[in-house]
Amino acid sequence: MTATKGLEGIVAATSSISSIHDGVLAYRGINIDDLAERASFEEAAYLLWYGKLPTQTQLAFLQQQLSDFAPIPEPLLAQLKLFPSDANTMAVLRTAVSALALYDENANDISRESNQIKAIKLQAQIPTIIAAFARIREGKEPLAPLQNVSIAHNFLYMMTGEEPDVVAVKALDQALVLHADHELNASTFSARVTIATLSDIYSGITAAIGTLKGPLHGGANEAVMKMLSEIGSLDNVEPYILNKIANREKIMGFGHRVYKNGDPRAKHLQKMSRQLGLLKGDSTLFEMSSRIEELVTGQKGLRPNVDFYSASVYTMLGIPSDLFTPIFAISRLSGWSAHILEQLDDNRIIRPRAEYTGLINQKYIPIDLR
Ligand SMILES: CC(=O)SCCNC(=O)CCNC(=O)[C@H](O)C(C)(C)COP(=O)(O)OP(=O)(O)OC[C@H]1O[C@@H](n2cnc3c(N)ncnc32)[C@H](O)[C@@H]1OP(=O)(O)O
Ligand SMILES: O=C([O-])CC(=O)C(=O)O
Repeated sequence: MTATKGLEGIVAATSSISSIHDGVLAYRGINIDDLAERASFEEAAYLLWYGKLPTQTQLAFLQQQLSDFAPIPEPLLAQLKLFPSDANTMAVLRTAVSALALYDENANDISRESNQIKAIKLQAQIPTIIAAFARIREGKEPLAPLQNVSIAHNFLYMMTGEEPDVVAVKALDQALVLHADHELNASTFSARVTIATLSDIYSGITAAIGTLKGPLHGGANEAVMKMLSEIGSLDNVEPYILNKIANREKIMGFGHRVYKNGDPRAKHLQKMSRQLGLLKGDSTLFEMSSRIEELVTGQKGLRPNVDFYSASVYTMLGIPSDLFTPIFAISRLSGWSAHILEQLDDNRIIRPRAEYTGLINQKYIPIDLR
């Protein structure tokens, strides 16, 4: 038995949700470029869950369900107020999603019907949790979700208390479409491993949130913003990046296990970053990001991934950097839950083997002789 480090190249599941072939990403067979330009996040989520695009009536029904489910239980809201105001936002989300199970009398029902409803509930409640904590930590009262607006609109409203402008809603909505699913990435794998033991959807999503948090995965978007802040100015990009390259340090937002010729989602976020800079009349973050890309691609051959330009996009939308990864979770909840449903449709426990590299034939030494 020989292990493959990081399971590179190992095909560990069959799936009909999203595919990556020759650098092309598709949800249920529809190219991400098409979806990014034309679909709303709610349509993309429907597509991932049900396998086809919704009709007007189906979309309106989903929108109504999302509105109905968006408020979170009062005891959970009370708990959010008890959390330290400087708590890590992904830890808050992980804890809050786990706690949601306590207020759902059907939490342990893993039938398809029950999980499908819970997926929609979680899709509606996660933005409310994040926005509520973002306000509570600033000493503000959380806001009740609006009825019949998109998730992107509602999230921006619940975070700021103001009606968001249409450009901001469109940009966030498109970012949510782009992040919704990505084949067997680490957090989705986590969700599938957890549900495959016949645990429950809350456990699967909690595990996935914990996995997304890491800076080698979803946490990279926040790390990119930290890097941009450290660099501080366009003039400082070159010395900063060249120094990182010389020291063989990781540059966050670059590289990918599956894409070696570029992440197809990055160009959409790059375009959005350019457009938002022009609209705001301040393209500093976009220009710094472009210069970083030029250097890292030129010197290391590494291309930006989905997390790179999302950092400047979210910052230009006025979103604090520690909400970037929670926003990724809002979007990826749709993919995680679709994978949980798919895993349970044809389940087998996921239990690979390890290549043992430790000592063998050791004798037990009694404690007084050690
Ligand atoms: C949504 C997402 O999860 S997208 C990914 C977000 N994560 C990041 O942006 C963090 C930075 N990137 C990375 O750490 C990696 O590229 C990962 C985690 C995304 C992929 O990891 P792997 O598939 O194991 O990397 P891979 O085997 O392709 O790396 C090849 C070489 O490139 C180097 N490399 C890869 N990414 C980077 C980077 N961002 N900066 C510097 N060097 C890098 C590796 O160190 C390795 O060098 P070595 O052969 O000298 O050891
Ligand atoms: O697929 C991966 O390894 C990481 C990624 O890009 C994602 O989860 O969107």
